[in-house]
Amino acid sequence: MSGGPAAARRRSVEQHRAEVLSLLAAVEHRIAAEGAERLPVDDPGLLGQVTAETLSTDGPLPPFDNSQMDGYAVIAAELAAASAEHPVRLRLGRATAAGAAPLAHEPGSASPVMTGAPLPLGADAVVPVERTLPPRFPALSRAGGPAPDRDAEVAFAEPSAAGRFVRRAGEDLPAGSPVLDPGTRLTAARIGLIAAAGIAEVPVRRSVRVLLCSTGDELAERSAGGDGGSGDAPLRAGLIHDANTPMLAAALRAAGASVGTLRTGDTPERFRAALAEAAPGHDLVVTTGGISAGAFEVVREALSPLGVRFAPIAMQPGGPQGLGTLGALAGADRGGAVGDAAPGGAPGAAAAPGGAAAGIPVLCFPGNPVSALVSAEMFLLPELRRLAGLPAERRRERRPLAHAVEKPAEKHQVRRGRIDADGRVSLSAPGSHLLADLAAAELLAQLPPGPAELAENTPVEIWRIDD
Ligand SMILES: Nc1nc2c(c(=O)[nH]1)N[C@H]1C(S)=C(S)[C@@H](COP(=O)(O)OP(=O)(O)OC[C@H]3O[C@@H](n4cnc5c(N)ncnc54)[C@H](O)[C@@H]3O)O[C@H]1N2
Ligand code: MOO
Repeated sequence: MSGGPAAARRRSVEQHRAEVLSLLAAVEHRIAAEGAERLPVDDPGLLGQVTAETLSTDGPLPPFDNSQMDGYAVIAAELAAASAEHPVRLRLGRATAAGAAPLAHEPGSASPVMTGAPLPLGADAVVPVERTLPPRFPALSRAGGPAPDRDAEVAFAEPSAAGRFVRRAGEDLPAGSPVLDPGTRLTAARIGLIAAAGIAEVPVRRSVRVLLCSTGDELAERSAGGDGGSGDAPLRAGLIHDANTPMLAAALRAAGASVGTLRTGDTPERFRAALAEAAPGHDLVVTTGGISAGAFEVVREALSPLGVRFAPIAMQPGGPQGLGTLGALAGADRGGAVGDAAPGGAPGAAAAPGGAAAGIPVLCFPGNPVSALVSAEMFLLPELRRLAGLPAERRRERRPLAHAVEKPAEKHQVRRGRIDADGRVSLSAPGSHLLADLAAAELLAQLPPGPAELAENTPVEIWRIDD
């Protein structure tokens, strides 16, 4: 299936997305079937993890009625007639500090109560100390006994209302209600809520493990002094630096995945051998490069005999695409088709039926960097973000074009661009090697199949990629 003449028969973006999603459903099932890992609530690795189960607590939050202010617990009705001219005087009661058990409130008294301390039983409001006379506490007994000055009084120059400055039990979270739903990404505040609810261990699901493979004999070694060189060393003619591995690894990690990487050249046997060794333990393999119509297409040559399907879709960039599972790869391993594959370190690879890589889904993206990242944005990253409890979709808007645009009528074109001062969208050139334009882009404009010319001011859907 090379590019072929039958552009009209190419699958649409929607068809390809549906196929990718059904492939990735297996990943979700596999992770769910593994069950939750339980991490202590103070584990430093908890931030950013996703809950695997409903978290619930029996008790309410706050667990008891308590004071919102340092002040006096009172019966609000006793202050009904209070005014500046005729303050109401109440005798000084016993004090409750935070951490103390609730005391009984005596009618006709004002019980000192500190922020977070249980509301004395029988009181129904708290008056902040600075709104009383005198506006500060006298000497008090911390142990809840009578104040040293047993004749002391507190004056109130304004009425209060039942419930004023009282934090009711269950006001934050009623008893028995779920604390967090499954699939919730843990932020600092959510970790705080879990801790406040008294949950000591948090069931989390593990991240999707992606093996990212970049292929191509033209990719220079990154280590200094390697083949072609990098850093200060000049790049040998014909070689380029590998942009896709760091770029896609960053994109996958930002979408919540954990990423292993593999770089190989253009020899199909070596690629398969390296893959057979590296793939076990991953949920998904993503490749870039080696899939279009050339004479030396390593990924296509290595994987299409094993059942991975390569068929271009009606999209630009990102036309060439492949997808399937690695089940057949393990079969080939056992048949010895992988050359020197025999990965000593892959536990169970020989014993398990189908091999340790069996059933791992694989997505093959084109090698051009813009094509590779656009493919990920269109087909993979939203689903990874969903699995990671992140908002799946990019922020979408409709904005008018700042200029006329030409595009292939039969293709869904994804153009990179920026928003002008007047709010209209300016697009950069369509070339899928133009990485600097992609790096400067604020948006991906989605131009579906349709007219080959879009006039200035035509409204187009954009996905914001600048956050
Ligand atoms: N005769 C045809 N030629 C091409 C077609 C076609 O339909 N007929 N499709 C073109 C399109 S569209 C694309 S996209 C590319 C896809 O090619 P491959 O996926 O096979 O990728 P490669 O040929 O290996 O590489 C393409 C391009 O990208 C560079 N590259 C590859 N890997 C990296 C990397 N890790 N970092 C940076 N750059 C990378 C590579 O050097 C090439 O320049 O095929 C068109 N050809
Ligand atoms: O489809 Mo290719 O991905 O245009 O550059």
